[in-house]
Amino acid sequence: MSRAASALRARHAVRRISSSSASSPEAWDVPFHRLQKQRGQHLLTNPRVLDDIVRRAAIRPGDAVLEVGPGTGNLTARLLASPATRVAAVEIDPRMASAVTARAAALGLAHKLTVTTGDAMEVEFPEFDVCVSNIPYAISSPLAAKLLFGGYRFRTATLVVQREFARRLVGAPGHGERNHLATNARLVADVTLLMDVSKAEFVPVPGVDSSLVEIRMKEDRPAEVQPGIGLDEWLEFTRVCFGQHQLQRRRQNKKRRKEEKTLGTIFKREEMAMELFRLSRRAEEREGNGAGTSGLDAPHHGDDDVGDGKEVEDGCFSKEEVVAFKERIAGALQSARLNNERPSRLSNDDLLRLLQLFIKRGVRFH
Ligand SMILES: C[S@@+](CC[C@H](N)C(=O)[O-])C[C@H]1O[C@@H](n2cnc3c(N)ncnc32)[C@H](O)[C@@H]1O
Repeated sequence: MSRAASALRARHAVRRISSSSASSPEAWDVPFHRLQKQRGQHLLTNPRVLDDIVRRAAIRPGDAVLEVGPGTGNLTARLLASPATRVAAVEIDPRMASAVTARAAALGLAHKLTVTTGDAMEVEFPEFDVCVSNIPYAISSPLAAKLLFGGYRFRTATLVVQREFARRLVGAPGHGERNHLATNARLVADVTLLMDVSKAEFVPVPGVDSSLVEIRMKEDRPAEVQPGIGLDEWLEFTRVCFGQHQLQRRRQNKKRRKEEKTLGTIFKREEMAMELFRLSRRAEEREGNGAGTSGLDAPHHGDDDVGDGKEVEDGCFSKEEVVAFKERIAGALQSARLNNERPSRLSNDDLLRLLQLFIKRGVRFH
């Protein structure tokens, strides 16, 4: 469809929605605002698809629902009409936040809705039982990671995502074991593809097709991913390897996207070494190991400088301790021969092997 035809269709669709009755769930009795593509503002307008999403979310009486990116409230209106007790929505665009608030009021359901205006990646979510959202695709990976590994206790997340992302998340054949988000997701949840949603169901029509996925959290998480490697340690380690890269991807314009950093570069950063030093010392204290296990000495109350002259934070690590710790990090990378490798090009086995070498040298992530 040409750009002009798509814009025309969007205008017609908006007029159609705006003129429907305020009391029906399809109503959109709020002023129309220009939709912003950079914020992923592609509204789902097919009532049959919207109803299907809410039906598949299997909301129970008393549930608290989280919706990320309510937009003008096409999905929110149905969530409010469901057996849920309350709906908490997080919306980055204040115009949309006002629109969905006005719509809930027009439906007489404002008492069930709380809208937080802010970035879903920065806002702390309230407690919820189910998350039901047509998410902005630009934050698919970090949002999925936040839901899966952010410490929230919920039953399911039923999400409309880009089809390609859905396939990767469920670990469809062809994406291999290098799909770490899917591999890690499987440790804490069961992820199912529920249905495909054509791009024709959105206004304005996006460039990609979508799918509905269900993330069902496991009640029992395994304590270890393999003997000697705790689940939390592994998740923190992979967050360090991939987190930075994902943030970069989110912030950068597609054309100017920087290349992913090598493991050597990621672990050479001063702040990274200091953070790992603190974590390692804490792990040692927690596990009651003496200096013998990791070789980390007791805190030193000195005023030495580290490396390039920066003061040692908290004044409790000596220059020698930090230098020795950095050598451990470098040693693990060297033994694994992974210094020049980029995390996303490595298999899970390679990353597990590296983590084992780190742990053996007393470099801890949790
Ligand atoms: C794909 S639209 C979905 C709108 C609506 N739920 C629907 O289905 O018609 C995504 C919505 O997420 C909002 N959004 C984009 N980035 C966001 C972020 N980082 N945090 C919260 N909301 C965001 C957009 O403003 C937009 O309203």
